[in-house]
Amino acid sequence: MEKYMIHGGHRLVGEVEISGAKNAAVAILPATILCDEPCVIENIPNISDVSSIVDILNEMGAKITVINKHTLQIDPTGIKTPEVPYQMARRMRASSYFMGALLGKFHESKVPLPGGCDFGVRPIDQHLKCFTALGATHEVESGVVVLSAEKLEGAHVYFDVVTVGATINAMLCSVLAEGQTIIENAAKEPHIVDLANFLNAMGAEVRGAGTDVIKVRGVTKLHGTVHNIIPDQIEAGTYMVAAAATRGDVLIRGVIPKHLESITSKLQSIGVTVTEFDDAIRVTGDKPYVKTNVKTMPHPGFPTDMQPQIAVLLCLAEGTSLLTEGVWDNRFRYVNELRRLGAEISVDGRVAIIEGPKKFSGAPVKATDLRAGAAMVIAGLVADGVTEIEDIRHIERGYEDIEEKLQMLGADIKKIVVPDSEIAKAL
Ligand SMILES: CC(=O)N[C@H]1[C@@H](OP(=O)(O)OP(=O)(O)OC[C@H]2O[C@@H](n3ccc(=O)[nH]c3=O)[C@H](O)[C@@H]2O)O[C@H](CO)[C@@H](O)[C@@H]1O
Ligand SMILES: C=C(OP(=O)(O)O)C(=O)O
Repeated sequence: MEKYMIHGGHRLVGEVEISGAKNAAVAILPATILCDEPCVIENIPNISDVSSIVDILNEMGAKITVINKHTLQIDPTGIKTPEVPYQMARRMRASSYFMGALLGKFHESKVPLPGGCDFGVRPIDQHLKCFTALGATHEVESGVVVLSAEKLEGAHVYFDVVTVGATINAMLCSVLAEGQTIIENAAKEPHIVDLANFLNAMGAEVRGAGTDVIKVRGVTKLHGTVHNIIPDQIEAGTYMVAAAATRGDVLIRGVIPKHLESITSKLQSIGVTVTEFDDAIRVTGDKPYVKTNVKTMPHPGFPTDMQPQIAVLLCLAEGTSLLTEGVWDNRFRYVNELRRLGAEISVDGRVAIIEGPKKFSGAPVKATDLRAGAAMVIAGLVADGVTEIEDIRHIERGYEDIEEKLQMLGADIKKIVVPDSEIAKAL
């Protein structure tokens, strides 16, 4: 088993370069299936969710050529079976994007119900609503979603909730459909816009991405292109909070400051100094921090994927802060772990009541999911003494080279391998 061991108490100082966005990459890579030619995708983050998507493409018959650490050429023309194996799909939630891409291209797909972080129920009824509107039938057989359509015809789809996943699947299954699809109450996240830009670069006609109405006029085929993935809004936000929490001074480079506005604004309310540049953002923790209420919401609201990280910062702020989760039923499972480090947080349904300021002291903790794991890392950087974080596979789903990037900023973090024999002795 691998763990992170952190000796806390060092300010983060220096510069960090942000990788490509996980949540864009995991949609854009399956989207290459829709194309009749190879595509080159640049700025792909080197994380395990991407490896899982690439493994699935490879298994289905796509030819993947590694151009460099962050660039792949994907030739989907060899894909023969529109089926995703169970063991591969269960590793992550983004495997559901194969439903839209395979259905759009082959008019059929067999994709197991997705895995991913556990925040309570992660339904796909809105995805199915959209596939059905375009003419597909669906059945769930032994945990596998089987979709098929004689043909796909554009339709008017109104989502009952704002959903990133179903908005992406709606775009994927409609770009090659006959006629126009109108997606209403669409999600507006930066990765939705990035996917639309990629589809359009292949010759699709997607208009309105980034607003709540997306119109897709179906085309008959898509051609190869080169696409550069946007920077990761959440990775950037995580380093912003880490810099603030350690009272550091960090220049976060290679970002789109506009994508970070909701995070910047909350950090400023807390008392953090944030300075924006064209493609960088500087975070300095030089003032007292004060209680601030935060509610997560679909974009352009404060992202749910920053909720555990901001919780750590609110523990360091003077006063009582309310942190409300507006997207998921159960995204506070990490709170018990944070309490082990000294946090005083009570949870009532979707609201966490955070008392501060608290001093953290190091302890063994677990990464209960991806962003919860990032929060444990930030808390460990602040804590006195040693924090050991287990289950770091969750963190590695979404953060490229996190130890190296933090070490460059002056953190004392290293990955340690605990032999299985020692784990057995401890049990
Ligand atoms: C709008 C939003 O903030 N989306 C986040 C969501 O995306 P992700 O795509 O995983 O989830 P959705 O955006 O689809 O889900 C948002 C909400 O819609 C509900 N829902 C979704 C699909 C469906 O068919 N039926 C349904 O009821 C979900 O239960 C949830 O309450 O989680 C990801 C992981 O944390 C984040 O990266 C996304 O930013
Ligand atoms: C939880 C996340 O990802 P996923 O939806 O892939 O589980 C995330 O990006 O924070």
